[in-house]
Amino acid sequence: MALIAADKIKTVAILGAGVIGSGWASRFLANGLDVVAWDPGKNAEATLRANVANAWPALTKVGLKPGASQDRLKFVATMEEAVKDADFVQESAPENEALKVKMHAQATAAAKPGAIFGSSTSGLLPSDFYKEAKNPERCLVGHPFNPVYLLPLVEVCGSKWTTDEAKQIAIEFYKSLGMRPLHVRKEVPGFIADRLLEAVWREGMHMINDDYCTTGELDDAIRFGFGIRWSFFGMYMIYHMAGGEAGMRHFMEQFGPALDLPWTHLKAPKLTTEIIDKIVDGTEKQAGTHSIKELERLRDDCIISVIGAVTDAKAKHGWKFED
Ligand SMILES: NC(=O)C1=CN([C@@H]2O[C@H](COP(=O)(O)OP(=O)(O)OC[C@H]3O[C@@H](n4cnc5c(N)ncnc54)[C@H](O)[C@@H]3O)[C@@H](O)[C@H]2O)C=CC1
Ligand SMILES: C[N+](C)(C)CC(=O)CC(=O)[O-]
Repeated sequence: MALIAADKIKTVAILGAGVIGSGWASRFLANGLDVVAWDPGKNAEATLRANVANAWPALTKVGLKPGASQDRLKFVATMEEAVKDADFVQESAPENEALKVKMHAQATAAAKPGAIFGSSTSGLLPSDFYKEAKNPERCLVGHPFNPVYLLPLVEVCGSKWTTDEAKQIAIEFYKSLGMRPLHVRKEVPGFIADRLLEAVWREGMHMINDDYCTTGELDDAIRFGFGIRWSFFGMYMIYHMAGGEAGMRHFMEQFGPALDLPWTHLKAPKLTTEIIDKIVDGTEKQAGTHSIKELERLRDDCIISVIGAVTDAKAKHGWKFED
């Protein structure tokens, strides 16, 4: 069966239009594609359209592609209708394996034979939730990062059935949308980025639970320190420099043994009501009176500024943003 090539993808189906589905819809529309969305939730169409409208100023600032329009978003009543004419399908349904197994069995059976399926799952394994899919060789994970319409990273991970051709087409397609696909070569729960993020998230939870700090203090630790330097070099390059002229070799000699202390707890704390309340109260205090939509617009401006500033600074040294 011939797969639909990346440059032939003109219509994309969105299955599940919450935070992530809306983000994908915004990115696809901004790239001049037609989007057909389906979501069984109450007020799903209105929520989706409001989310896309809130993302549009940021996308306009970044630069809309020819043909980009919010009017190219169509909302339909069934999953079958959404996928039937789609050249590519992006699923962003709730993170529930049984639900994804069932919907992919149904959606792949109704889709165009050559259409590729990407799932936004944060960490479920494609060999598990595509097990009842028709033609699982064209199904894979395309795990994005919030906000999907601005952050370039998308982790692409195939199942045991996915062909190299399907992965290559998905990678090319995501690249054509201005994204930076990271090929996850082996199936691993949480893929690469979420496994890392979970470690930070889990350790923060221990520190809040043990009353070492508040959510605001933890966020200060991130945003005034390593959050800034991670945005342009990541962790390993930064630690290479922290080893002085001898680089990572000296860094490992000096700080490697500390891994045995260890500082971290490794296991997540039990999610008690007390810990949930501390985290929720802490973040509500940080957000103050600002609505989520207001915070999203501020976050979007900050991301655009960071990407622009890093791009300019790297260009002065002959580097590209992605170097
Ligand atoms: N929120 C995040 O930060 C990220 C989430 N993801 C992944 O994206 C996927 C969606 O997550 P969110 O958008 O955050 O969730 P969400 O809760 O914001 O949206 C889920 C949407 O799915 C709809 N839905 C409910 N039952 C459904 C069904 N049977 N079929 C299709 N849609 C259905 C709901 O009405 C809702 O609009 C999950 O797999 C999640 O792991 C990936 C990256 C980041
Ligand atoms: C918390 N999360 C696992 C849903 C996060 C992601 O999957 C990616 C992100 O945007 O941080």
